[in-house]
Amino acid sequence: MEYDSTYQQICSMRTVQSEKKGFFNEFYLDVKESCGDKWLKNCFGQLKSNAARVLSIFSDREVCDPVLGVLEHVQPVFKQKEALFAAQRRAQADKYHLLSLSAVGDLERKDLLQQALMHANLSVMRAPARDVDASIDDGLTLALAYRSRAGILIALGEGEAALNDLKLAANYGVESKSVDYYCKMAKAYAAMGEEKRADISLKIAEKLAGADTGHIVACRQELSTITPTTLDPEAKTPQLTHGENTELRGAANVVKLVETKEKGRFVVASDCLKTGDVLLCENPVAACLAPIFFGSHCHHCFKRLRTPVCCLHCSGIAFCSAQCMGEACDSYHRFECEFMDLLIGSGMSILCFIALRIFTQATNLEQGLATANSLFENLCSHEDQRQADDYLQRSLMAAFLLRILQKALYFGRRKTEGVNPTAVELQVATSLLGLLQVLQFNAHEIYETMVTEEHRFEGSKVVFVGAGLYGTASYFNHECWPSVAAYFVGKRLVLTATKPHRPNEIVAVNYGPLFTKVNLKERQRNLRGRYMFSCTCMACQENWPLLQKLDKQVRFWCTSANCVYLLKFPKDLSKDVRCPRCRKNISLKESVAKLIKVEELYREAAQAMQDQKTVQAIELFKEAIDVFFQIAGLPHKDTLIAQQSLLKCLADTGTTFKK
Ligand SMILES: C[S@@+](CC[C@H](N)C(=O)[O-])C[C@H]1O[C@@H](n2cnc3c(N)ncnc32)[C@H](O)[C@@H]1O
Repeated sequence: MEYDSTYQQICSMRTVQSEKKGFFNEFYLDVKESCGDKWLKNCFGQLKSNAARVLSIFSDREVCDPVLGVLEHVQPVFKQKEALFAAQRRAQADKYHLLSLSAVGDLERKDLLQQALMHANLSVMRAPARDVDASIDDGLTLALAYRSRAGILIALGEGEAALNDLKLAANYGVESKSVDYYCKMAKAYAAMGEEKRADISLKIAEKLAGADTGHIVACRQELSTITPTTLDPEAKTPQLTHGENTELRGAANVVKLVETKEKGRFVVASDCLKTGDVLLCENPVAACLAPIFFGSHCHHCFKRLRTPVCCLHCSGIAFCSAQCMGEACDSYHRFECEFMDLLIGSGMSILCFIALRIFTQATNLEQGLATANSLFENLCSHEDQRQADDYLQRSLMAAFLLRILQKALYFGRRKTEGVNPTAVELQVATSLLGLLQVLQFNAHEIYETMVTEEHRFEGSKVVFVGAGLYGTASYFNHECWPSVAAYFVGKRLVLTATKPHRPNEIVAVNYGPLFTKVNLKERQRNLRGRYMFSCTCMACQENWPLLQKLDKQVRFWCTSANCVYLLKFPKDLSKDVRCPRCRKNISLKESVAKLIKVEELYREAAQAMQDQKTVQAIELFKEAIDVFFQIAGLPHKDTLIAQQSLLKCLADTGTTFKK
């Protein structure tokens, strides 16, 4: 396999930054120009450790001036709150809400309420914390925004979301011992189907109202018209087959880790596996949402947002609940908050966000260092194959991320405002550099499935919303046709077998290029460039054709005991065929009969998908694929399609979103 170093360099660069967007690229090119090729190759390129590289860019006279000069200017850049804007949006929201009361027909009412909700969401996002701007709404803009939105949500029948907003409104200063508040509570509970609680809330409202019963009568009338709405059930993670592995966290007890010189460490079956066995359910060590989804997904759990809850300080990100907000803001977000737009504006890749997150989410500096160093020691980083250029770019990114941490007071109040790192800061930059290497080869893209209102499968689309680093999943090697389906429940990665495995057979994921879509040459170039290895999987060894070029041919296993050989479909089924390996005459009649049954099951499974019966389709695919692999081997067009369909069905049990 020829080695294309330029392509490898381009691939590698993209894992750090965008070439087109952001200021980081210019910073890197400026530093590179000022240090010159000679220094880069003969000095920096000769350094043998990350610590030496980091030290070099902060202290070698060839580079340190432009580095320090730029980093000195790092300042907070983030989306600020704006009370006036928030109050105006709330007024708009209230206007649409009011209009909805006199709407003609349900459609118009819903439309007006949706518009009201949109304005209320903006109001929530931009409202400052209590008393930050006392000149507007007496400093209660945020509380009023939540209260307004609660009213709209009640009208939309979204009781739980309304109740959450009411609680937030009270937390942020709205008078909660009022008739209006308890009437709203009663309606929210009623929409949730919680009659008893609705009743109690109404009674409290009655007590507070005293003789003034007008509000209560109206509320009672409204309550009688509310029909509880049921929410779609949330996706659940499946059970691991035979429980959790004691040595590989998050993996099932039916796999193990092995190592060879050519392929490094990789996961194999430790037992016989069946199609559909759940082999891994793992939470990420760290995961980050891609910036383009900051407005549509929860920053913490990646759930799609309907009623965002905001950070009290910035307007750049949103959460699905007060709980997610609390967890994030007590942890990583307190350091990232004021630098979000700067990070985005730098053009750095999502992998750099993850590297930073490993530190910002740690309970303390020592824990951050310990996690980062253990990841660098335990995961593949291809340290020996990197070029000086690549190291320079990553070292500069590490320095930039360190500067963010300095400015975000990650190290507490520093003695000086200067960039020059202290000893412990140098250790952090060194570990960041290690993470930037490890993440390149080990991070997973996180996706959700977008389904249409009409059908769960037709027109469904995979949407990549972020990326994460998974400790155990990082040990799975690639094959150009994977033996597992990878899907997500929130940020949790699930790997399920899409074929049966024999003991010691590799359990392979796919890093991007599938043989069904990308030809051998392109795949090899891609894998060499992006992951620095040459693939020797069966699809590559036998140069399997692309799916569209694959005919209906099938190869059957020789049926004699202990013979492992794939035979072509017999020309004449009534006659025995001679196996070239074991030299025995065998009959393939039974195999052909089983294949006919398999094809029938594939058709039934496809019909179940058509009928949107996901669980039934999964069971049928599992049964059929298991039988297929007993009698025959890949590539077989219908089985490849069945495996792909099984992946779609499994992903449908994970995180989905209705457009
Ligand atoms: C996510 S890691 C997988 C675990 C890795 N083998 C290890 O020892 O840490 C990705 C790296 O594994 C190696 N790798 C993955 N699949 C491979 C394969 N089919 N053959 C050889 N090496 C492979 C490549 O070096 C790749 O960059």
